[in-house]
Amino acid sequence: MSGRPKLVLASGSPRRLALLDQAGIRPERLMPAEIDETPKRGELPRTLASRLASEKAAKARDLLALDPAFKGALILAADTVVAVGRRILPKAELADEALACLKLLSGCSHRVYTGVALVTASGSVRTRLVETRLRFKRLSREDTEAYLSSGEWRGKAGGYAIQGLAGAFVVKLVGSYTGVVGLPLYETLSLLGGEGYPVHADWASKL
Ligand SMILES: Cc1cn([C@H]2C[C@H](O)[C@@H](COP(=O)(O)OP(=O)(O)OP(=O)(O)O)O2)c(=O)[nH]c1=O
Repeated sequence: MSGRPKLVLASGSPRRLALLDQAGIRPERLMPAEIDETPKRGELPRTLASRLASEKAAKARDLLALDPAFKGALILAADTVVAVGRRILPKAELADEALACLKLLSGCSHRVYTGVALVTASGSVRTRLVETRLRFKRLSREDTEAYLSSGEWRGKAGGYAIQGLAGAFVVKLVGSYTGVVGLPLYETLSLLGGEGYPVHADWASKL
């Protein structure tokens, strides 16, 4: 039996799974954790991202508590929040919401916060918070209309996905690209490595 702890990804986001795969890490189980993501009154964007990541991880821990096969497993969760100043942008589900986000982002700077939470083998939760500053070009009417018709904004924090067409809107990025997509790899691997997960184990098989 190998000493590698089992890894559970508490996420339904295909982007987070793909980012982990990019780093050569394959969780044994996916366990999306549905939680109420409504910000508290006056809650800062960075606080929200950390809190929601922790709540997702803790929810998955509670759901897995009765499964002996996952006793002592590491459970990873994340949450991404896009903000202009203190204003938290929604996860766009409707075209109107995406349009309102794009108007706020056009020609301006904004921040993307991704909280990462890891339930350790002892059941405690460790977190990291990654902040990235970005600036978008001024968006023309054609940019906005074409982007809205692409549908790529659906379900994305701030109404855009940097890994797709909206990558062409980014004039400047300071921070973590993978954090903007949804899972900052440097910080995630450092959390996992700190808990004894062998973060380089499968790299040879990526060649
Ligand atoms: C800003 C930005 C966000 N996003 C995505 C990442 C997240 O999936 C989503 C933010 O919503 P989240 O609530 O962080 O995640 P989720 O509900 O999609 O998945 P889960 O809670 O199950 O892990 O926005 C991108 O894919 N690209 C981007 O450039």
